[in-house]
Amino acid sequence: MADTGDGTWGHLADTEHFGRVSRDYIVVPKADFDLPKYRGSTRAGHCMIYSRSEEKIFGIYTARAMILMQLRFDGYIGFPGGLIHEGEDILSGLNRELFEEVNVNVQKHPVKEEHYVVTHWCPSKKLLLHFYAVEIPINDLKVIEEEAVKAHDYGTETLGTLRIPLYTMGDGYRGFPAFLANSYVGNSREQLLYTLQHLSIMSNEEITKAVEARPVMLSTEENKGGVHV
Ligand SMILES: O=c1[nH]cnc2c1ncn2[C@H]1C[C@H](O)[C@@H](COP(=O)(O)OP(=O)(O)O)O1
Repeated sequence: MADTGDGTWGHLADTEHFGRVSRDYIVVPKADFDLPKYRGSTRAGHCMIYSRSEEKIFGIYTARAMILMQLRFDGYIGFPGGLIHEGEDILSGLNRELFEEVNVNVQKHPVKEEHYVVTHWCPSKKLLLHFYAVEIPINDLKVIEEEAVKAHDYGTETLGTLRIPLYTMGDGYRGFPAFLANSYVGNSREQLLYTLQHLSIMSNEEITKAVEARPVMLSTEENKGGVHV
């Protein structure tokens, strides 16, 4: 990617500004997609691939679910997916992106309309962000993790899949609250929180507590080393 000197990067110049963090996301009901104000907007589709799991991490913390996100080329965390091409329907575009970015076997695990979760509208970017969640068996999720490094976009657009720690550790911050402190592309952090509640993986109270948690400052003595669990 060549630096064009104008604050953008080569062939990404046309869409690079879409990745910037914005706070103005509005939920759009499905019935409104055809309203004139949304016609002609840029569309994107992203997807949460997950498995429910009662697995104990370190024999202590219940996993709840294994949810895949990815580290992107820009250092942000997001879900697999991307911009829908002109003339492409949302599901075709999203399944294409899942294959390109994470090498998902979309014949076996296609995203379908029944997996739809929510759509947000970003007025400043004239961008409609459609979000889906697909539950798959845990062994299939592990296969996706292994196969993702062979994806077409691995090493350029995507730098690896990651699992979300959904538990909170003894200090009330490490685990999920610390994960939420990362930098997220677009409204992917909001999509994650919305979907956790939507799928009853976490309650509203649990999510609020995690969002409001702050790191605990260790005393100098505690800071000297050792493993803190
Ligand atoms: O996970 C996401 N959730 C919401 N919005 C996202 C997410 N990832 C990217 N975005 C935003 C950023 C851009 O505005 C568009 C499309 O971005 P991207 O996925 O990078 O698109 P391409 O793969 O380049 O087609 O959505």
